[in-house]
Amino acid sequence: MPLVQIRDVTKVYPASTRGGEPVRAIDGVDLDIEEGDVYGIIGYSGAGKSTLVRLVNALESTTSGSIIVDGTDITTLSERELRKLRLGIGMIFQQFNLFSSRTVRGNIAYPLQVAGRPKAEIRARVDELLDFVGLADKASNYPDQLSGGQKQRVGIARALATSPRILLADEATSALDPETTHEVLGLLRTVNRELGVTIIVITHEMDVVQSLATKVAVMEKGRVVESGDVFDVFSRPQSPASQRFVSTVVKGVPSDIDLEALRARHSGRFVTVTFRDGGASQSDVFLEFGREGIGFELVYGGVNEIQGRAFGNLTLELTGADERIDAVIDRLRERVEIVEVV
Ligand SMILES: Nc1ncnc2c1ncn2[C@@H]1O[C@H](COP(=O)(O)OP(=O)(O)OP(=O)(O)O)[C@@H](O)[C@H]1O
Repeated sequence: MPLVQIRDVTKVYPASTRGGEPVRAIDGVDLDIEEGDVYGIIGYSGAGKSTLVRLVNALESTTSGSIIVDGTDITTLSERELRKLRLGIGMIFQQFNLFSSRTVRGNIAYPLQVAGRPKAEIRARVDELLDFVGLADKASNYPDQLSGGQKQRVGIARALATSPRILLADEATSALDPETTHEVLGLLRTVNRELGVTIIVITHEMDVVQSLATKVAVMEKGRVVESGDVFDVFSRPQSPASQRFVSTVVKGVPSDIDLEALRARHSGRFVTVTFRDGGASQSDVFLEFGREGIGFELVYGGVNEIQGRAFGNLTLELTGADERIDAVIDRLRERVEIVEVV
């Protein structure tokens, strides 16, 4: 059974002005998150990503539908039961949300103090977490004495204090520079792989999904327009929104502007061939063109590595007799994805 099951969930906020329209922030969302997943939720600003995670840890209540966490429908729980549920769900934020008046140690200890754990246990657990996030030497520092990356490490340690099974990361790297982002994503990967924590990552950056997530859901206007394994969505995006996100990180498919520039230099027909591991190889395809006496030149493209698997989009200029080109394209279609670019 999935660890988190989101079933036909809707969240409507009342109109903010009198006579205004209510806001359908989440509109009939279904999503299954399995234990051990790193699930990326991507969408533009206002798509409903933050609302969706706030529903998962019951910081907001649903308007309709159910959210089943570890077998329990959390939309039916009392406030007391919800407090217990939240101990099993950690959360980290874009702006870190640390207590500025507490030291690093004090910040990490906070959820354990709220849970009423004994002092000695808290001390031992905080020491363990400080080591885990590599901040043992900063235990007595205050947040404003730390870099952004260090603050987020404290955020992660605090979120893990109660040993949650789920970690929600809301734009956790959006305020960090690329190098620090890389480090924090590495730490989150360790959290997932070594501690077995299921992570839900909200982001508007596709490279965060690419480097961290195993599954992805693309949100637009409160709906999930596409979801699945990261490799599948990246190598074969179906919805226009997914195609836009994927094109920000995936090399290979020329934009309209690229095509215009290519046409100025090449007079042949263009096809884009998508290669995936397991399908026809590049040499299979090139041999086929060669056999038919069709000239081919690689004019645009690249090979991408996602989750240790490769796929490539190569755009070729083909020259030769039209009927021969048509026949080869038809034949190749059975073995590889090939689209004529017009
Ligand atoms: N408390 C609220 N009251 C009224 N409307 C809200 C509230 N919270 C969010 N909304 C609206 O719900 C929609 C979804 O917002 P949400 O913050 O979930 O989107 P998001 O995808 O996380 O965007 P961002 O990346 O900008 O945070 C938006 O139209 C937003 O204005």
